[in-house]
Formats: sequence, structure tokens, C-alpha cells
Amino acid sequence: MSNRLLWAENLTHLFAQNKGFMEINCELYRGEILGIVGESGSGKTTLLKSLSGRLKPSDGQVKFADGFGEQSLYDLEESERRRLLRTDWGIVHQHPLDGLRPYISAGGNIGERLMAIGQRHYNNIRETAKRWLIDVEIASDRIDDLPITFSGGMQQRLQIARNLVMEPSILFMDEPTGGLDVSVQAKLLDLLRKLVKQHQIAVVIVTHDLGVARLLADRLMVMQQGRVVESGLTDNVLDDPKHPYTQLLVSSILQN
Ligand SMILES: Nc1ncnc2c1ncn2[C@@H]1O[C@H](COP(=O)(O)OP(=O)(O)OP(=O)(O)O)[C@@H](O)[C@H]1O
Repeated sequence: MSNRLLWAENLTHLFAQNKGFMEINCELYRGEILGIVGESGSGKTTLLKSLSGRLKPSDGQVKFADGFGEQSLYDLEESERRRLLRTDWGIVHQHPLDGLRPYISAGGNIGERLMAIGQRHYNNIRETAKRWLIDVEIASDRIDDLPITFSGGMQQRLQIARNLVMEPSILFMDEPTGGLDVSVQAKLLDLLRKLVKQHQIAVVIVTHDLGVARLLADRLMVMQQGRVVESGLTDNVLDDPKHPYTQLLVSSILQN
């Protein structure tokens, strides 16, 4: 069985000239972390949306492998795509409250999706939610508190728990540490790395921060003006960048 989970074939979506992404071909394998880097406006978020079923591209295909074989993401019915996004795939937004229900408890945020797939045993759901709170380093006695009473870092960890409780095969993350203080960011990155490796989850992560990419990603794609200009193993791309744009990105970090 191939370990290829998700791939894009000549994927293109343009809002206007040079605004969006063009002719993207990429692959994601089971258990790997793929980083998408590039400066602001290079099309990273738009590409992530298309790869994760939230933006139908104007051209090309997103395909994925599941138990039934190979499927074309945008040939699915809208409802099927949504179900896939809530069950087998997860999405971690930059702003945690975009991915949480602010007015239901932390435990409810984690348990809700289990109930949506038919789990009904309240005590089991609560125990699972507690375990996930502990796994993302939130005290389990906060289970009945609302996410709006949590710090930004805690909210982000809760958003991660809400996704991981479904044991997704793929997690899509857009600047997950974006709004956090540096020290909180570092802790979250450590936790993320531990959890995705432990649960063998494949990840596509968008970041403009090469430090985040270095820490998390196994492979990188570098985007400039909607195109992938370089890709490869993270260490190779960052230690020995071939494309002038990647060289510029790497050297601007070194100067900071
Ligand atoms: N819904 C939209 N309608 C029109 N233009 C859009 C839309 N969404 C994004 N764009 C434009 O497409 C280009 C790529 O945007 P995108 O958000 O994908 O870039 P990015 O690399 O993720 O940038 P950032 O790091 O700042 O989030 C930008 O020029 C942006 O202004």
C-alpha cells in the first residue's frame, strides 16, 4: 500500500494576476510534516485552503487516498467533504477562537465531535476529554471552563485537542503559533511535534517563520508569488538553499 495520503496535480487558483497560487504539484505522505513557507502574500494560506477542501481551485486536482482507494476531493459532495474535514482531517487555525466554540466548555469543545460521530456515553466522552486536556497540558479541572477564559496559548492547545481527539490522518495548520509570545510558542511547538509524531499524523503547516519550519517540518515547499520555487528536505532547503529567493529568505533570518 502506498503511503501517499494527499496530492495536488497542477493546482491553480488566482483571485487576480499573481494573487493566489499556480501549477502546484505536491504530495503528502503518512506521518510526515510538510511545511509551506514564503513571504506574506505568496499564496500559502490560499493553497492550504484548497488542499484542505475549503476552496475549490479554478484548475487542477486535489486527490487523497482513503480506505476505498483514490478520491478527487472536489468531486465529493459538499456534505461528504465537510464530514471528511470534521472526522478524518483536522484544521488548526491561526486564531484559536476561529476553531473553537467559545461559549461551550473546554470539555464540550473536545467531546462535541465525538458525539457528532455517534458516541453517546457521557462519562466516556468526559473521560476522553479529560485525558486530552492533560495531553495538551491543560489542568483537567478546567474541563468545565469556557475557552474565552483561557490564555491564547491554552486556547491554541485546546484547539489542537479538539482536532486530535478524532485521530485524524491529516492535520492542516495555518500559522498555529502566530499570535503567541516567543516562550509560549516554543512550548507549543514542542508539544505539537511530540503529539503528531506519537499519533503518526501527517501535517501540512503554513508558516512565514523559518524557525518554526526548521523545528517541525520534515520537508519544505518554498513559495514566491504563487509558485513553488524550491522544495526538499527541510535541512537541505534551509542549509543549502538553491533558489535565489530561498537564499534571500534564509539570509534575512540570519541578519535578524
Ligand atoms: N478571498 C480573496 N479575494 C481576493 N484576493 C485574495 C483573497 N484571499 C487572498 N487573496 C490574495 O491572494 C494573495 C495570496 O494570499 P494568501 O493569504 O494566500 O498569502 P499568504 O502567503 O498566506 O500570506 P500571509 O502570510 O500574509 O497570510 C494575496 O495577494 C491576497 O491579497
